[in-house]
Amino acid sequence: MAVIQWFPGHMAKALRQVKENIKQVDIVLELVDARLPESSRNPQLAEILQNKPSILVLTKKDLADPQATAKWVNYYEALEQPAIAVNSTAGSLKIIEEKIKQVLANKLALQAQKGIMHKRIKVMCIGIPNVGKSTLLNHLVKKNVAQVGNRPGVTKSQQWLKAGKDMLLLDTPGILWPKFEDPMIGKKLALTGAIKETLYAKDDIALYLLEHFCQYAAKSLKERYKLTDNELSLSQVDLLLLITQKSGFRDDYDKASERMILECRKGKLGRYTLDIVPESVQSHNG
Ligand SMILES: Nc1nc2c(ncn2[C@@H]2O[C@H](COP(=O)(O)OP(=O)(O)OP(=O)(O)O)[C@@H](O)[C@H]2O)c(=O)[nH]1
Repeated sequence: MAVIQWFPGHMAKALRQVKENIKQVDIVLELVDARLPESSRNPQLAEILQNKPSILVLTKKDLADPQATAKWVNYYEALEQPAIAVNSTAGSLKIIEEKIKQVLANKLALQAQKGIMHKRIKVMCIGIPNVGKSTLLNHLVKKNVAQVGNRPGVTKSQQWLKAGKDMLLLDTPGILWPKFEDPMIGKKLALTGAIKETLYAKDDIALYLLEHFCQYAAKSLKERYKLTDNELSLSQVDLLLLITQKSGFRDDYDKASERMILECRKGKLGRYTLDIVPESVQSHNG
């Protein structure tokens, strides 16, 4: 099966910019996709962040399995990594402002003691392409300033934005890393929309989708594509061909794959989480 691989030059440049700006900011919002919190976390960033205060923001929580999201937030908090889950397209994001102030409480108290009262908190927002950086920033700024698009790579350069009277926000282009140690990571990122579609074979990703849903959410698959229990037990390749026919695409399984991937991204197959919280920590947290 194909392994997804690339490292466009603009991502190397964006990573350099993050390294340069990190000293200027008080805190980093590291955005990950709630459906795959670990697989959408760029391992290069951990090295760059080091001791900088940061909050892991699990975006698109409305598309993820709510129980799994609660477990992931507990998991990170247990590791002393502040974490919060949001839906940036609806509701208030005040919880993010509150979380920022909570994480920086000591620093802000110290500034107040020194009589520094109205210094804006500088916040840098980082994450992989299409994770929802611009949507979240627009919401925090309450104006449509950062460009939003439902395809990876819409944000091309960095910009500072004022959010209320307390914060300055820095948007950055989405950054992926040069090599996925585990090929499953590439598939998860492709399925959820972080990778340009010219870089992967749609049928590969549709087969991964079928594998995941047959194992963890067979009911949703059954309902969406009107499958019988017997059909569900077919091999994934046969199942893909069957869904292709049932969807009226005859033998064009590429078209059927594309549609299944899009439906899955939009939540038509229900809410799902592709990354599983490590068992030991789940039991540790109850
Ligand atoms: N359902 C849902 N969709 C979201 C959420 N946040 C962002 N989106 C959608 O995800 C897509 C990508 O959002 P952007 O804000 O453009 O993502 P980005 O990280 O700035 O993307 P790049 O510019 O590629 O780095 C858009 O279609 C958004 O509407 C969320 O919390 N829930």
